[in-house]
Amino acid sequence: MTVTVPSKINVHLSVGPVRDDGYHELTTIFQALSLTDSVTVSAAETPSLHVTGEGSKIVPRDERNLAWRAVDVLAEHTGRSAEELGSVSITLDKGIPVAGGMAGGSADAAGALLALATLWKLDLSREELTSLAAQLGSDVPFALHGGTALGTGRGEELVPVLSRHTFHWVLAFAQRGLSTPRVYRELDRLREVGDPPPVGDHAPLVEAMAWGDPHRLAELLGNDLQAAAVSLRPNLRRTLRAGVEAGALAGIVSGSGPTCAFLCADGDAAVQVSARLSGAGVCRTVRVASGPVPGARVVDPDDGGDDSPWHPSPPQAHA
Ligand SMILES: C[C@@](CO)(OP(=O)(O)O)[C@H](O)COP(=O)(O)OP(=O)(O)OC[C@H]1O[C@@H](n2ccc(N)nc2=O)[C@H](O)[C@@H]1O
Ligand SMILES: Nc1ncnc2c1ncn2[C@@H]1O[C@H](COP(=O)(O)OP(=O)(O)O)[C@@H](O)[C@H]1O
Repeated sequence: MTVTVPSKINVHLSVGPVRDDGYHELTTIFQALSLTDSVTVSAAETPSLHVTGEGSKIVPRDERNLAWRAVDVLAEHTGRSAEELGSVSITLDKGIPVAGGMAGGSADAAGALLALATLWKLDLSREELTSLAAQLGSDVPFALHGGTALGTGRGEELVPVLSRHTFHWVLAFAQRGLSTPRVYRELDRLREVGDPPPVGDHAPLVEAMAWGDPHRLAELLGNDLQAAAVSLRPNLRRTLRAGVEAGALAGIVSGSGPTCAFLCADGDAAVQVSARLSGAGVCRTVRVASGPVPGARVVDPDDGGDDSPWHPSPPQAHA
């Protein structure tokens, strides 16, 4: 049973004050991108977790792994032990950079939830899966959902956003990842000592999405965590500049970083920007991706299509 799951970028990320539970109140527009992880689960004699692909060496193989934790969360929800449901072997094939601000761990958690629910033939509603996803992390519901969505609360409350058009992105992966809690703490610190200008209202960006005009969208990209990520990794400034010099319409730090995402005019421009950026020596590696794409989906080995019992909403869903 294999599920593919998209990465995400936050085309708009407005971070509010810290709440009593330690999370920050967010208003964010997520977009799911064609850079994916795949999660394969199968019945096994003993439980195991294997990781291959991008950054696999540094991914935890134990209960710290979000895909592993998905097994326990799902078992607890059904009221049966993981042993009763049957031991599973999980394989993660990673395309999403680890600790890169593109929600790779969240993607694996969402993929594992859907794959296990399918393997164990659990008849779960979309609402049930989404609520289990939120227990695993703030970004996990969006990895199930996909498309383009407005996220509020700590990012887990989602409303689909109209986005009929495909946008083309170039992604610059950094040498080392950044810790999400550390970046949020750095933003709190910057706000105590100064006044980093906050991103504006998300309404104009939602409109630009609906129009499908990348030039308009480029002017409106904004991320409150960018100042914090750049403060912790000043060389991101060079990367952001290099992407625009390479021909991108605009660049932004993805989520808590350090991946930088560059919006391009079209698919051909993205290929050109990626080639130029690769030669600029400002990042570890460069990838081209497009969005929006659907959320977690079961891969049918016969036709590569979707035979999932749970169908996420299509990317062009309406607000
Ligand atoms: C910043 C964002 C933007 O989409 O993504 P990434 O850059 O990590 O991919 C998210 O807010 C990351 O979501 P996720 O990685 O699921 O975070 P969680 O596991 O729920 O929380 C990890 C830690 O991040 C901080 N956190 C997370 C979400 C939030 N709204 N406020 C926070 O302050 C808290 O310190 C929390 O303990
Ligand atoms: N399946 C997983 N894949 C990647 N990282 C994971 C996974 N499960 C847990 N982690 C941990 O989560 C941290 C954040 O990783 P990730 O979700 O890739 O990045 P981000 O939160 O920046 O989007 C990593 O440092 C890693 O230790």
